[in-house]
Amino acid sequence: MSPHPASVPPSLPLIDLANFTDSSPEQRMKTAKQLVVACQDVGFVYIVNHGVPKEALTRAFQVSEDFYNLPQEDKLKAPHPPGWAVHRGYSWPGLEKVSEAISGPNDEDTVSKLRAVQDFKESYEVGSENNTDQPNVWPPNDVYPEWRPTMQRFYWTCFEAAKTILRALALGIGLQEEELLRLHSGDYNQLRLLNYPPIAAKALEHGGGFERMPAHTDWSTITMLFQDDCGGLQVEDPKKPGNFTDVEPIDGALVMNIGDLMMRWSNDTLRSTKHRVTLPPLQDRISGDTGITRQRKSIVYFLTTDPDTVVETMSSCVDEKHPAKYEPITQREYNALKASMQY
Ligand SMILES: O=C(O)CCC(=O)C(=O)O
Ligand SMILES: [Fe+2]
Repeated sequence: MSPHPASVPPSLPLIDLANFTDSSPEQRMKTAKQLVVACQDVGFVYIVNHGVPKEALTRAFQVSEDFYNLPQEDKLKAPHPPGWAVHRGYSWPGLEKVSEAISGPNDEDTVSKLRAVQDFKESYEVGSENNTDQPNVWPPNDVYPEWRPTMQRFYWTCFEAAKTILRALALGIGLQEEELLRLHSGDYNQLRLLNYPPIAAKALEHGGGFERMPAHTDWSTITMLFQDDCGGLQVEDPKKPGNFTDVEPIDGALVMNIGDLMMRWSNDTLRSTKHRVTLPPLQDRISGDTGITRQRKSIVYFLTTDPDTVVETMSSCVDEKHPAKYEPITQREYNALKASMQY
C-alpha cells in the first residue's frame, strides 16, 4: 500500500510541530492551541516534524522486524513476567485466541490456515533502566546483540520528541510551558514494539468482534504511535460511539493521543478516545489467493509521570462553571484504582 495520498484530507487533524519549534511567539501559541483543540475534539492527532529522526525510526522498525523474525524459542528467552503488574519483555499470547475466533465456517481448512498464521499480535515492552519498579527483561546478548542498545537508545529519542509535545500541550491549555514536562522525568515511560503477524482474514471476519487489538483507551498521559504502511488503526468517533474511523498511515507523521491520566488531570477537557486495530482497508487486505492479510508493525511510546508525584487538576481547566471533578492523585494510586475497577 502506498502512503496516504496528499490530495485526500486526513481523517484526523494534522499539526506541523515546526510551527511550534521554529517560529514567532504568536505562531507558537497558535500551534499549541490547535493541538489542544484537536485533543479536545478527537483526542487523536497526526504530528509532522515531530523531532524523531527518520533514520532512528527506520532503524527501530528494522531491528523490530529482525527481532520478530527470530525463532520463537529465542524470543521466549526474554519472557514477559507473569501477571499484569510488570510490562516488560516479550509477550506471545499463544494460539487460543485464534481458535476462539473461529465462530464462522469451522471447516478443517480454515482451522489449519488459522493455526498456520497463529496469533493476532506479539509485543515487546521496554522501560528506562532507571525504573526499579519495572526492571527491563532482555534476551541473552548472543540472541540478538543489537536489540538492547537500539531499543534503549530509541526510548530516549522518543522522550526528546515528546518533550516538545508536552510543552505545546501545556502552553495551549493555559499552563506554564514546562508545567507538564516537569511531571515527567522520562524514567516511567514505556516503549512497545508491536508485530501483528499475517493472519487469515477469516479469523477476524468471522470472529464476531475480534480485532488485531480490541478497542481500548490508553492508561498513559499521552501516547505517540508510529505505524508502518499497512493500516488498520481506527479511532472511535466521539460524537458517534461505536463508529470507528480509519487512521491511515501518513508518511513522516506520528499519531499522538491523549491517555486516561491526562484526561483526568484536564478535568475531562482533553479526551482519551477509544481506538483499536482491525484488518487493513479492503483493498490492502488480502495477499495472494490464500486470503492472508499483510503483517503490520507499529511502535508505541506511552508517557507517564513519576509514580509518586501528586498531580492536581490543571488550574486552567477549572472555573466556577467547571469545578474540579477529581481528587489529586499519584500515578501509582491511579493505576491501583483502575486495576480495582477492572477486577
Ligand atoms: O498498533 C497500533 O497501531 C495501536 C497500538 C495501541 O493502541 C496500544 O498499544 O495501546
Ligand atoms: Fe492504545
